[in-house]
Order: sequence, then C-alpha cells, then structure tokens
Amino acid sequence: MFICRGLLAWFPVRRESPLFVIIRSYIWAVPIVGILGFVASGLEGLGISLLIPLLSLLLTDPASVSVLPIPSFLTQISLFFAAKPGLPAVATIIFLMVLVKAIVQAINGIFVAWVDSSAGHEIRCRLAHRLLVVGYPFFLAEDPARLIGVISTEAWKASEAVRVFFSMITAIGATIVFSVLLCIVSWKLFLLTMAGVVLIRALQSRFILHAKTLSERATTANHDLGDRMRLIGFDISRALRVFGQEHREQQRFERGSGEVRKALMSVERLAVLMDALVEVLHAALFIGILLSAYLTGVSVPVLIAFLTLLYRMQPYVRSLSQARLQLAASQTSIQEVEWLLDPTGKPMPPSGEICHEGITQGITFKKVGFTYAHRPEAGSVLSEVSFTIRPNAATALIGRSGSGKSTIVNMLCQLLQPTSGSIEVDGIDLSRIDPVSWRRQIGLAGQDVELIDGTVAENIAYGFPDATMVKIRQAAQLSDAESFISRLPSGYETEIGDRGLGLSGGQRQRIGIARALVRRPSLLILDEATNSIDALSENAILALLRQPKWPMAIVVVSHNLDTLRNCEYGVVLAEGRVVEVGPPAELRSVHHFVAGIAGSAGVG
Ligand SMILES: Nc1ncnc2c1ncn2[C@@H]1O[C@H](COP(=O)(O)OP(=O)(O)OP(=O)(O)O)[C@@H](O)[C@H]1O
Repeated sequence: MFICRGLLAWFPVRRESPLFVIIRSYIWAVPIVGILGFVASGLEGLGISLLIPLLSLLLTDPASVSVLPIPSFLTQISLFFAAKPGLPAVATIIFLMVLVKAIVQAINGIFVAWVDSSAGHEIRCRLAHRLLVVGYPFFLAEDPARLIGVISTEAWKASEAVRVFFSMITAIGATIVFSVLLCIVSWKLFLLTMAGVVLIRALQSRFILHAKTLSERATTANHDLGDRMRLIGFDISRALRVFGQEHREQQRFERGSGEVRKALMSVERLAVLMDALVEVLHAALFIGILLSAYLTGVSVPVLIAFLTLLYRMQPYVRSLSQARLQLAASQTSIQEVEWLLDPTGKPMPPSGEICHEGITQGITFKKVGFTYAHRPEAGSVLSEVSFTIRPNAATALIGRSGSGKSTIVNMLCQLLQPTSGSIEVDGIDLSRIDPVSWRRQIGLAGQDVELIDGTVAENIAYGFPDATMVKIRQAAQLSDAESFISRLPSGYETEIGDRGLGLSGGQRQRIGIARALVRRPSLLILDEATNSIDALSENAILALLRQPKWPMAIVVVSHNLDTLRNCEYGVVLAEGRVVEVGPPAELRSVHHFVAGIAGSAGVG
C-alpha cells in the first residue's frame, strides 16, 4: 500500500482535496493492475527470451548450444529442449505464453476501463452534488461558462486522467519486467540502452513543462469561447437578431474560436514534435546498440532476443512518457474539478433545524441589511429594511428597478441570508427554520419560468410528487391555464420540452403560477410572474387567488398598478430602503413611482 500511495504522487492532484479522496478510494485497484501488468509483460518477456534457445536450435547443432555465449539459465533451457522434442516444444511454449499474456492483458484492460468509468461516474456525481448543495450566492458570483466548462469538459478530462494513471501503472510494471530480462540477456547492451533512454527522458521533461503552460492557455481560451457560445445561443439570442448583430457576433465568435484553435494547435504541435523527436532518438539508440553488439561479440540469437525485447518494451516506455505528458496537460482540468468539488470558501446552504408549519402571525423583516459578498465594493443593496408580510393577505413590493425587490424575494426563499438584522416567521428567526420544510410551504412563480423537459402535468407537479391530476387541474384553473392546456394536442400529457419552445410567454407564466399553487403554499410569491399575461387575465387570476377558502400570504412584485390595487398592503422601496408601508391606495409615493415608470418607459 505504501508503494501505491507513492505512485499516487504522480497524479497531479492536491493532497486531501475531494478529488484526491475519490482517486485514493480506488487505490486497492493499483496492486491488481500492477500484478496483471507484471504477469502479462512477464509472460511476453519470457516468451521472447525463449527465442534464444529456439534460434540456437535453428542456427546451430543442438549439441553446441552449451558453448553459445548466452545467459546460463537460457543455456539450460536450450540443452533441456535439445534433448527433448526440441523445436516444436519451444515454439509451442512461446505460443502458449503469448496466448496467456493476451488473455491477462485483455482482463487488465477491461479492469482498468471499469475503474476509469467508475471513478469518472463518481467525479461527475460529486460535482452534481456540489452544485446542488452549495449555497445559492455561489451562482450569483460565478461565471456560468466556467461552471459549464467544468462539468462538460474538465470533469471528462479528469476521469480520462484516471485511465491514463492506471495505464501508467501497467506500463511501469512492463518496463521493470522488460528491463530485468534485458539485463539478464545482455547487461552491457542494457547499460548502453539505459544511458540513451535517460538522455531522451531528460529532453522529454522539458517538453512536458512547456505542455503544461500551453494547456493552461487552451483551457482559458475554451472558457471564454463557452461564454460566447452561451451568450449567442441563449442569453442574447433574441436581442442580437433584433439589433442585427449576427455579423458582429459571428466575427467575435470566430476570433474566440481562433484563439482556442491556436492554443490547441500549440499543444498538439508540441506532442507531435515530441513524438517525432523521440522516434528519431530511439532510432539512433537502436543503431548504437547494433554497433556495440558487433564490437562486444554478442551472439546473433542473444542480439535478436535483446532487440525483440527492446522493441516490445518500446510501446510501454512510450505510453509511460505520453502518460506523464497527458497527466501534466490535464493538470488545469484537474485543478478546475478540484476547485468545484472543494466546499472550502464556498457559501453554505442554510442549516436551520426547526420545522415550522404554516404562517399564523406573519413574516417580519427587522432592520434587514444585505451586501452581495462577491461585490463588497458596491455596498449595501438593502439597508434597515423593516416591514411585515401578513397571513391571508396580499403584500405588494413596489420599487424601481434595482431597488432590492428580487433580493428580498431571494431572502424569503432562504436563498440569501441578511448580512444584518433578521427575518422572523411567527417570531422564529428564519435562519433557524429548516430550509427544506420552509421551502415546501413556498410557491414561487417568477418572470422567467424554468420549465423542465416533460409533459405539462409533470411541469405543474414539479417539486410536489404528491400532486394528483385533480390537484394539477385545480391549480391550472386557478392560474387560468386550463383553457390553453385543453387546446394542446395531448392536453396535460403534451410534451413541452425543457425550454417550452411551443408556448407563449404568458402561457409559460400560467404554468409557472399553477406549479406554485399546486402545493397549496402558505406563502405564494409572484415575482413579476404575470407581466406577460394580459391585464384581464391577470386580474382574474388574482381575484381567484383571493378566495377565502384558500388562505395564504401572497407577496406580489409587479410594475402594474392594477395588480397592486388587488393587494391589501404595499411596501415601497427605493435604493434598498423602505420608503412607505400601507394600503396601496394610501401610498403617496406609489403614484410618484408609477408616474416615474410611465415617464421613463413611455407606458401608462
Ligand atoms: N447577482 C448580483 N450580484 C451583485 N449585485 C447584484 C446581484 N443582483 C442584484 N444586485 C444588485 O442589488 C441591487 C438590488 O437588485 P434587485 O435585483 O434586488 O433589484 P430589483 O428591485 O429586483 O430590480 P428589478 O426590478 O430590475 O428586478 C441592485 O443594485 C443590483 O445591482
């Protein structure tokens, strides 16, 4: 085990990092791969060594085998077979050795593939787990392209590195076995060969260092390109068409792709150059061996066996040096995977333990302040925010863009925690309430509905596995979605795809509201969830929601004055502060606020 741990030092991973822990959990496979590799190469090497008695029998009188200048144990084998059935027996033994070697090698290959795919699977699952459990602020601070890059590319490269690492162990085993046999067959030629190989390796090490730098450059260029791809494919796909920016974006993409091409080319060019140079140097070494064999009087059978052993050893030595190059090149990918897997420095999710059911007295914000941790220089986005969301009533959050409404909504969902002050639910600090039980009571519908790949019914029931068809229909009726769903080809069973491409913005929002309602939440949050729905439907939805048979606290974020009139309370925000609280009709600043929007946006 000590040796196995020592071998792990070759894997470019930080000690005790989560990735190292995964790799270390497969340490038991190292001796198995090593032994299988040893056996396979041992059989192959011995088979080749038997060429000496075979060739001796072919080239000379069997009686003269004893005087051949060959290693003594091979002389004994030659003499043994010279007295026995001779040639056919040696040939059969060589063939059997090759056959068994092929079987052992195949078993080793399949075993390494199993270890590699299992480790890759574990890395991917741990990455997914990290993304699912990390605190929400992580996603606000991080570049999505970097995250996509880690999951789609770097994780794959890291698991590939595991395969390379194990193939390296096989190659090490084979190199040791072949070296020992070469030494036995002719130690003089072996020493010469070793001197040549050490020189070649020293040269390779310089290439490897350079390859590392180049591969870092390639990874950075790939990230930037991923960013551009996301922008033109998703984020600005509409805007770039409307503003006729296709040509400009194409040019920018081509520049980015050109950078990636250049960086990848440098890595590939280096690998190809190194291969070519190593091949030439190996050829020079080969000629050197022939000359010294001639000068030192090595016999033909010994020379042939030596060269065959050397020839068969080459792929292992080559794969060893390639493996080192590949491991060095994958270091950046491995670092990226390590970074994402490592919980250190990442925001933790809320950890309250109190299970609190229902809202009886209300949710109270007490002098809440908030600063985005990744942008401390921007200062507080909320300062001393105090107001109450009452049960069985609708509270409107009103304020201009950037006034802090979404930040408050995220705090209500326990996605963000106040940096000062507190939020209390029926007198209990929200941070002490178990996030799973709390979120189970929240129905959130936003402006952009995150549809999942599935049917309409599955989308409405998302996050509420107990939803029956009756409950799904009820929720769809309340959100005024039933009429358009019934016109879909398969009604509730219509597949809508993860981006809901066949649906209008208003239809998507209705499904979003139905999803929020199906779980019968104690707190319904409509965060600009009706801004794509016409005013008539929107009023109808809100009127239905206000039915007394279904009591809940409702928080509405909307820029539509009519929507606000349907609420009992309004909280007017400006630059992260509460300006006024009260029934919307009595709020003086709300008229000023709406007039401000109408003035600046040209709408009434
Ligand atoms: N992910 C973020 N990282 C850093 N700052 C942010 C982030 N999201 C919002 N902010 C800042 O916080 C402040 C409040 O933003 P918030 O999104 O809560 O306002 P809002 O009232 O919901 O705006 P809108 O009506 O435009 O959605 C703004 O100054 C904004 O720049």
